[in-house]
Amino acid sequence: MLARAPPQLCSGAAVAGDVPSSRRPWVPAGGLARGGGAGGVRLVAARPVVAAAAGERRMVSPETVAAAADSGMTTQLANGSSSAVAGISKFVTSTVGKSTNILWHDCPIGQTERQNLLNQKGCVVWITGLSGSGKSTLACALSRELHFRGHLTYVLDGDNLRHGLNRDLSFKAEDRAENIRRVGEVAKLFADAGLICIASLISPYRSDRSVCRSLLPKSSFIEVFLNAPLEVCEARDPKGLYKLARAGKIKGFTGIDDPYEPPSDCEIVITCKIGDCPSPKSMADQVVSYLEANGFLLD
Ligand SMILES: Nc1ncnc2c1ncn2[C@@H]1O[C@H](COP(=O)(O)OS(=O)(=O)O)[C@@H](OP(=O)(O)O)[C@H]1O
Ligand SMILES: Nc1ncnc2c1ncn2[C@@H]1O[C@H](COP(=O)(O)OP(=O)(O)O)[C@@H](O)[C@H]1O
Repeated sequence: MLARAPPQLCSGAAVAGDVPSSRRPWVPAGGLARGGGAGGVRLVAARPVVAAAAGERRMVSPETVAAAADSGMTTQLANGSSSAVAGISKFVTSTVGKSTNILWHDCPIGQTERQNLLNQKGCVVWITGLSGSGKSTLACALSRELHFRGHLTYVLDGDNLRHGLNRDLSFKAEDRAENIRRVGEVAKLFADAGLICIASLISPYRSDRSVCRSLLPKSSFIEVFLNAPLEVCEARDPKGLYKLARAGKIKGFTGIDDPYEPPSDCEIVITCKIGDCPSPKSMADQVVSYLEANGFLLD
């Protein structure tokens, strides 16, 4: 429990005592250097990797720089205008995609602290399967189950996200890839926030799903294949889309005239046969058991 109001973390008013030591490997032995910001104290790296951009100083941890190097980002070391802080002579900027001269800014309260607050480990449960296989049903049943056990979840549903964030995307392969990429990035943020993020999208291509997997630490991406055969999904056809696709009124419908690549090595398979499907609750229980067994749910 916090004994006092949390610090103004990203506005430059962090206080040493508020920062858990587990997150302070880069604080110098001599303590914190006073920054030139709006009257606050800023953390400064012991082996400084600090930026001075537009009069604002920011810092990144050595781990972040190492991670950036691993991820293939282009980083630039330059002599910066950092004379306000003794011993700081370098800063790092990066080029990521079309973004040039950008810099990662770490906050002292991180995933570990948020997870401790929530008594759970942030992760992404990624549900893939044909339209009508039961992805949304499972996502909601799982969210409900976890909620009533006191765990914080958030559902990212493909259909729903196409009403907003992804409204500019079609169902062409490259737009589906961009759809999955964006949702993967959002899911990663939710997991970093400490939530159990449940993403439910057709995500028909193995390569797109594997891009999302690669965004997360090993074991925090839990791929669930809702293995319901086309016959079952088509018989359900709750939105009448299969009928339209069969009539040629929807082109490029997954399973009809567009591909679906089943996972070859996912964490959980839920199998639904003709006339024999597990109930939504029992599908959710299967995933909850996995989360429990793998240490994502703490008491
Ligand atoms: N051409 C085509 N193919 C597949 N699905 C279609 C298509 N057109 C519209 N829909 C509706 O869009 C929902 C799937 O959106 P997703 O974002 O999950 O799709 S994808 O992951 O980008 O493939 C999907 O929802 P679910 O039935 O919940 O899967 C459909 O309702
Ligand atoms: N386990 C299940 N048993 C029986 N019916 C199910 C089950 N899961 C989903 N359904 C039904 O199948 C239809 C499609 O489910 P939905 O969750 O919308 O699939 P998706 O999100 O994959 O398109 C819905 O009418 C839903 O009530």
